[in-house]
Amino acid sequence: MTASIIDGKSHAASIRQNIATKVEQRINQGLRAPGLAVILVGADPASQVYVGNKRKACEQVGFISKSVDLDASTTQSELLAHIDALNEDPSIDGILVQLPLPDHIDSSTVIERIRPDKDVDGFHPYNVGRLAQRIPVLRPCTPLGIMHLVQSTGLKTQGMHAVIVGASNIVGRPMTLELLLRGCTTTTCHRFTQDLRHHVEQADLLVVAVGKPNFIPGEWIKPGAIVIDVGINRLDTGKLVGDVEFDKACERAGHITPVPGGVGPMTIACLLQNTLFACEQYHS
Ligand SMILES: NC(=O)C1=CN([C@@H]2O[C@H](COP(=O)(O)OP(=O)(O)OC[C@H]3O[C@@H](n4cnc5c(N)ncnc54)[C@H](OP(=O)(O)O)[C@@H]3O)[C@@H](O)[C@H]2O)C=CC1
Ligand SMILES: Nc1nc(=O)c2c([nH]1)NC[C@@H]1CN(c3ccc(C(=O)N[C@@H](CCC(=O)O)C(=O)O)cc3)C=[N+]21
Ligand SMILES: [Mg+2]
Repeated sequence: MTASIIDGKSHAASIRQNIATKVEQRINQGLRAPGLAVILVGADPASQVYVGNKRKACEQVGFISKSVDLDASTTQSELLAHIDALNEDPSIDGILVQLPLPDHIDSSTVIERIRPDKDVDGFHPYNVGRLAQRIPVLRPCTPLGIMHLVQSTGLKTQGMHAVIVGASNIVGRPMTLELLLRGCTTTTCHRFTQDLRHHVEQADLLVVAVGKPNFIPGEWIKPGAIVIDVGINRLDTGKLVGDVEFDKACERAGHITPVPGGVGPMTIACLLQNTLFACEQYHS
């Protein structure tokens, strides 16, 4: 068997096209364009690439993109003051603070300061709580993008055993909630999990978000499984790879996402989707 490749790049392009059309309709009706503010603290090269991609995507769909680039030495209270101003700014529908933040800043405090109706990352405890109680509003972008990709396989998720490797606030934990919401039986693995292989081998649907190249050997994949590789790892050669041993996994999986061109572009498309949602549902 050879897996069919889930083309995240083309799914993301069609979501973006849809959003661009809706923005155009708003403008024709005399409404304002949605606005997204992206805050970057410091100059981490990987963060600069992601933030650049987000800003570019915004402009492509006709959003107003506001960039707030702060020095690495910015204090927590200075950062909070920027968030307060954006919370009050009527031209801004979404606020994203790129993570990770420098060590002297507490990211929970910062995330909680963003008004929940502008939290387009879906990281605020209000939005996470809504998702946990099966009444989601703004949903974390990476898990949301993955749900679109899973749906694109046409397979029924109800009753599937979904195994999520990684339990971070930004990917693994909300991913488990999304899959539970869709009728999967879920197992979440993390650094204290014993016998990871045993769990992975049971997965009808496997999501891996750890951040280590070749962390999941291809031979662990259950034949026919859906494999979603969230990891982004840049090798010394400059090559970008995921967390799953891709070539071997392809021989067993039914469907698999590539890196690059899988989950990453969907994360950005869903950020735009959330910003349009916040604009239409909360700020119009
Ligand atoms: N494509 C995209 O859109 C996105 C990609 N990413 C990428 O995904 C990867 C993960 O990101 P993120 O969730 O932010 O990372 P974190 O470092 O925040 O989380 C990693 C998770 O992996 C778990 N883990 C670490 N070692 C092991 C182990 N030996 N066995 C099992 N679990 C382990 C950790 O467990 P514990 O909780 O116990 O510490 C933690 O839950 C990164 O490569 C990141 O770049 C991230 C966001 C979006
Ligand atoms: N507040 C916050 N929100 C986030 O959503 C967030 C964050 N902080 N911090 C970092 C992670 C990581 N992340 C990615 C988004 C897109 C790609 C992406 O576009 N990837 C391309 C390749 C990009 C490249 O070439 O490096 C792809 O997979 O095809 C990757 C990673 C969002 N994150
Ligand atoms: Mg991370």
